[in-house]
Amino acid sequence: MTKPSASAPTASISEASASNNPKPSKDSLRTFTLDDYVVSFTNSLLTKKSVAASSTKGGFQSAKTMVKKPPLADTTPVVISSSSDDEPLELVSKVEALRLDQTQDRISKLDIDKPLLIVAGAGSGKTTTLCARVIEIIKRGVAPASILVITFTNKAADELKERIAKYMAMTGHAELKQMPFASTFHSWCYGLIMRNYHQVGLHQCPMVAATESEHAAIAKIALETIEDCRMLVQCESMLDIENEPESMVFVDRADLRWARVARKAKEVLDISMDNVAAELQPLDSKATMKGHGKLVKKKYGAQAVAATEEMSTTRALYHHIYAKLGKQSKLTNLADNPTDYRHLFDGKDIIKDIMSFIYRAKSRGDLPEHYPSAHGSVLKAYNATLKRFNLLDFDDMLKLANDLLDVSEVLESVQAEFPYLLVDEFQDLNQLQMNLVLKMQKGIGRVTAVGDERQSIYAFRGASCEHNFQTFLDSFVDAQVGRTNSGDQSLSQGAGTMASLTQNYRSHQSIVDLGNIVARDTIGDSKLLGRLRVPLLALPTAPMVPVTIWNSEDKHDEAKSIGSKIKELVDSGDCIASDIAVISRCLNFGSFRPTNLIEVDLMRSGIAYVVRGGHSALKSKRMQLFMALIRMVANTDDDIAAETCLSDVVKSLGPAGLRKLNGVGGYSTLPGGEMAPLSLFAKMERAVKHGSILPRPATDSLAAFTRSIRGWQAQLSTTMTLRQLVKLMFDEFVAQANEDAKEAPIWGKVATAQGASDGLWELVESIMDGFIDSPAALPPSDCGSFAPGKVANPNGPCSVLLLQAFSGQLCMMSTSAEDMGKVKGGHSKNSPTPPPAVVITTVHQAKGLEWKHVFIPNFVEDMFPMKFRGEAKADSVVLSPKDGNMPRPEEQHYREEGRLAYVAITRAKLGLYISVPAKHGAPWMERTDCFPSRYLPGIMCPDKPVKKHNYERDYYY
Ligand SMILES: Nc1ncnc2c1ncn2[C@@H]1O[C@H](COP(=O)(O)OP(=O)(O)OP(=O)(O)O)[C@@H](O)[C@H]1O
Repeated sequence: MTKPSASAPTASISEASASNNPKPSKDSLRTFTLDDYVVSFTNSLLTKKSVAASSTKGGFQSAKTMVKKPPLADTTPVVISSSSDDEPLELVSKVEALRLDQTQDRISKLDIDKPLLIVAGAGSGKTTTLCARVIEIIKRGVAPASILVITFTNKAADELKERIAKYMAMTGHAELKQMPFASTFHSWCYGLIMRNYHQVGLHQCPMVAATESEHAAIAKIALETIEDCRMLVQCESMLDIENEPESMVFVDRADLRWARVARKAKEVLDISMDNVAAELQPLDSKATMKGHGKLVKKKYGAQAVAATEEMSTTRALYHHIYAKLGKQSKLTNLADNPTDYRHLFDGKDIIKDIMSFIYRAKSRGDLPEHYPSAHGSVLKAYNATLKRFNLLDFDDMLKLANDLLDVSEVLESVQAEFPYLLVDEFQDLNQLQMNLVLKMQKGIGRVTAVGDERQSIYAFRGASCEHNFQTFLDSFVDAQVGRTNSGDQSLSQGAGTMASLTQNYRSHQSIVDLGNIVARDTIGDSKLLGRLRVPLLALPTAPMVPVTIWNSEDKHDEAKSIGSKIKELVDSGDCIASDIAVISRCLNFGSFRPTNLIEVDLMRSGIAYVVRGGHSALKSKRMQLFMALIRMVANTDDDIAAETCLSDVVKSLGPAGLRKLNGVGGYSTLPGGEMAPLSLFAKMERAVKHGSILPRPATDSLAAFTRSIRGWQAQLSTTMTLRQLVKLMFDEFVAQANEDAKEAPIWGKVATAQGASDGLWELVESIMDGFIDSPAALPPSDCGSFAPGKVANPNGPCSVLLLQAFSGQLCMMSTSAEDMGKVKGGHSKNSPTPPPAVVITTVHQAKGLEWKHVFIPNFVEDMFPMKFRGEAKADSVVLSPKDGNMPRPEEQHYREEGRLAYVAITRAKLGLYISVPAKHGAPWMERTDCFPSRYLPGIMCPDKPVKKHNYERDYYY
């Protein structure tokens, strides 16, 4: 992935070492020399030393004596320079040179028509080499539009495009009109589906169900289609009220719900309420009831009062159910008559459990028949429900694209369109993605894959890096396999060489060494990974700078130490705030936010910071609602979108209205001729037409809503363009919200005028710009078989398919959108541009990035690594036949945590500061002693709790 630090201009050690510039101005681009770093960093260390010397109990060596004057780099940077002598000066000064050492240069130039696997550690220039290879392919006369580069996130795709554009400009290709197509797997697959869905018997292009809440809604509907599950689902939703914090629920409401739960439980379990009540001590409900009885009557009417009368027994029953069931396995026991299905429900939340099973199974391309009957039928029902609403989830998208590639006509057109394929982050591919690569390149073998098994951190999504590397080597028998370090010994696979970059250009020796040590234990006994792995080397020119380990008393001390060190670094002028990152294992640990106190400290010191990795505005409720509206316009049979609109838009309907609406009967004919129950939208229209099914306000709300949808639909295939139509919808969405602020709430609270317009259109529009500029994301001009180049005109009249395609892109962007955060603190209120800010983020979000100084808080057992919590479930994990001899889940967990530690450590260029508090930060563990993380080998005794005294030590590995 691309790395430019999220910071202002800085240079990596290597860049600096390659420069002979005298000390330049601080603001200019890439102007620090290594000497600058050494001197300024040494100064900062010396400052620290004087502060820390009194409290340091050893190990803190004089940085000055340790810093060696760097010899000249022994790598020979090859600069792919402009072929044009009279390159405009402005361009040259803006564009960074593509620095390649001899190894990277040779690898990028290996036979472009043969498969190539590049295996390399962190900071060794994988992304750099990938870009160089793309340029090499273009230089050899291949049209850029014939090259597909697959990355894992939209952000990585954008950065890659930017880097390639710069490099192309540098090499005199600026006049090229086309760019290689850089995309995520999902975006590319959706484009393929849009153009070819009819090839696999679909009558209309499926749309994307992107959010977890939509998946959960689908799962719920799916489960209710399975007779045996229905009861359990109903019980789960009844019993789920336990999760509502009592203080948040009005007591009368709670009582009503209890009454309902108990009645339902009685119905389901056939437990005699009287028997149960007699068994148990009646609770104090009568007294409580008297207190709020009037309120209940006023609010809910006579029926509610009747319900509350049951309370003395129902409350007892409620408690009895919980006492009997226990919190963990309530539903297992609840099903008195056990069936297969109860095994699905041994967790706290049925739908969550079901979804984690479904995600896991689908990410591996497993079919229902791979599983025991209950699991298999749940998977089948889930897929059938998606199909019923013409929806795809993310794994379906990969699966359907795989199916399409089995159609020879489709495969031929894909291979003709993109004969060259490059895949970044190869270690993170799941089985379906791997299959896509194999199919796309079948019989061609012009594929370049770049990966690092040490950075494989998505096993939980079904990635298996060993399997990926092995499959690549097995499938592309003439893969270029070789090792270019230490005398070019070849791994002698096939005809060529597999490239392994071993030179780390990012970090200094101690960081690289610590990374190597941590990575050592993450391979397990994999022979292949052992063979592929070569320890990373720091540049010999890198300064000898220690890794700093803090031993603080508790979270308060930790925050103070980190805050004051950051302040010291910024004040020293050695770096600006955006050169610094705090990388936490997670940003939310239950209700505990591990970086909270650090934020407070930074705020107090007036240092700006930004938290990245939360939910982006694209994932907000407002956006989800707007996306659901677009989907409704494209397909009114999409009940999942309709439900989102109903719950959020048509507020005045209420639960009773919703029940009535659902009760509207009838059938409709699907495009394929099949009969299906009326869609929710059709029911809404019927209710409006009938007029008396629902109360007046609800009918009016629905009328306004259905009118809007039909009105927007009427604009399809007129003269209106996609941009105009989406803008029209957005404006009316906002206007309606404005209206609702005064009138009856039709659009609901989420779409308040201020909220709906708060920068959301800019986001939508920027996605629209990207979509319109990507021919590979556009649908065909007609629905016939796709021929490259014959895409719909995104600026012409907007068709349903174009709207669907855009909606798909919007879903994908919103799902992988990462919150870039808002800069806080730093006294920036009056400044038009936010000041440089310290980045606070998670390891997953930090992947692919680099900073001059990195702080890792909470580096203790149970926080980093996270505790393995699967013991209870380990035995009940459903294995598919593909699991074979997988290591135990616990072993896999700690290996993945080790790789996460490796990623965090290797983001640092110069300063790495690891904090090891003596007491846990989470409120429920505050009294618990911490044990040092197992990823601090040789530094702290792993068996002894961290000592309480507050000191720091510097380590040279
Ligand atoms: N030959 C080189 N000379 C100087 N600097 C280089 C060279 N190759 C790469 N770099 C620099 O090293 C840093 C890491 O490069 P890059 O991002 O390509 O590595 P990577 O292997 O993709 O990293 P990671 O996997 O850790 O994200 C960048 O700052 C890049 O500019």
